[in-house]
Amino acid sequence: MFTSKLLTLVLVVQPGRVLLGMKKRGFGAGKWNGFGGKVEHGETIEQAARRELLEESGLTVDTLDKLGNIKFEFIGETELLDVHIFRADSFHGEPTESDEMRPQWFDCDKIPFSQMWADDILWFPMMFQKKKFLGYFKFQGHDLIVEHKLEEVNEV
Ligand SMILES: Cc1cc(-c2ccco2)c2oc(N)nc2c1
Repeated sequence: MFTSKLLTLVLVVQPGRVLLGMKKRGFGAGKWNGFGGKVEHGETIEQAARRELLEESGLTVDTLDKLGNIKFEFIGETELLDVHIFRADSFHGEPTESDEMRPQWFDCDKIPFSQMWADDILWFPMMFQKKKFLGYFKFQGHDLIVEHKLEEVNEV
């Protein structure tokens, strides 16, 4: 019997580069990632994505494109993480370090996948091509994928 936790993840993409944040504490600390977090009671997934992006990076966006949904299972744990992934191609503000994240731009051909979640190298190419996708990843610990599925879809 699994429960699931809704999470958001936003990738801000500009021609030739993507904004990532170094997670400074908590879940995923020490990894570069997009910006996101929990969906609170009373907010939509998109509202949560916008809130977490602002809190973690100082940025607001006009348009969020919903590109993916990945469910993560950790061996030995009964809570699935249900991550809703968005892309933004324009933004307002200046990337600003927060308590949670230290933002940095990366060239799309120099993404630090060795310092990111192991699933990223598999779905980032789809995100960059604006392909919609659904995925499932089973982790042993926080670094080893023991099983996964990833498919392009028409609707997320
Ligand atoms: C297990 C897991 C969780 C997340 C996450 C936490 C908050 C938002 O997403 C990931 O993000 C990425 N890129 N891989 C991830 C794996």
